[in-house]
Amino acid sequence: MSSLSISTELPLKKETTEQVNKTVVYDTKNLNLWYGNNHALKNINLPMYKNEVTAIIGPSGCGKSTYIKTLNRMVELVQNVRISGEILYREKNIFDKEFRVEELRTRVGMVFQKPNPFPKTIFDNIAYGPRIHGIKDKKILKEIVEKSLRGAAIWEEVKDRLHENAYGLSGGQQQRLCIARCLAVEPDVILMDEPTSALDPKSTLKVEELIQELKENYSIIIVTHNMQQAARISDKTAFFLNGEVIEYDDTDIIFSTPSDKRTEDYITGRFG
Ligand SMILES: Nc1ncnc2c1ncn2[C@@H]1O[C@H](COP(=O)(O)OP(=O)(O)OP(=O)(O)O)[C@@H](O)[C@H]1O
Repeated sequence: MSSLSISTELPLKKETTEQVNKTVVYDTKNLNLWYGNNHALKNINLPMYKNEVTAIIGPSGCGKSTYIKTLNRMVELVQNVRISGEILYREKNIFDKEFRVEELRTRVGMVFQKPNPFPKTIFDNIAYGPRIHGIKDKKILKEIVEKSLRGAAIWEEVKDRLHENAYGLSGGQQQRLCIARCLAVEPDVILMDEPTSALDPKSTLKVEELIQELKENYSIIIVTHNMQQAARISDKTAFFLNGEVIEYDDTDIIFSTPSDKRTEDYITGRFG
């Protein structure tokens, strides 16, 4: 699988406290999005950095899912969507005519709220993406399956049942399987839309630990309703309200000394 060889050092528009010369993976500039007449995203400007976890928080309906689905252009599957502004992924505007959406789909993986394994064996769930990319060699596929399952911290639990249906796994195991399925195509970025909201506390903890490990090799953007989770696992946090980014900063600043009263009210549970 190819990896991009583009220079990724961008000058930063907005520097958070310690953010100097970090690699920008995604840079969103003046992004607006409408569903029909509903102005769902308003002038969003946000950088996202390599090997960091960026959390998107905010009350229901503020545009978190819309934003994350815009990053991989999935939102365009919805009818009557109109977008203005730019999202640069590795310095290329993903809305440019010449930009290849397939590149995004291979470089940017997504994990959804509800685990969504295919109705196939555990092995075939993981081998699915590599096979689509033309990998046929059984030995290589086996290696990818093991590496991906290990990467998602689920290998020990499933290594003796690789040829059983993935639906037989628990919810928490299915979610880690879905993360492994992402890893199998060697993504650059992993988008996660409320990945633990359907999981019990023990599975949630496992997925959170996994996210911490994965950021060594990937850049992760996570939408979460759970503020403790954002505080525990993210490096940067963006607080959305009514389609706007109210505040974006290092996570410890957002949760200790936010500069906007609305952020403070939200994180202290006054609304949302
Ligand atoms: N497919 C759609 N068609 C039309 N409007 C939509 C669609 N999806 C979302 N919206 C609207 O866009 C706005 C933002 O919704 P979005 O789902 O992005 O919010 P959210 O912050 O992710 O909410 P939640 O936390 O409840 O999932 C809302 O007003 C919502 O009604």
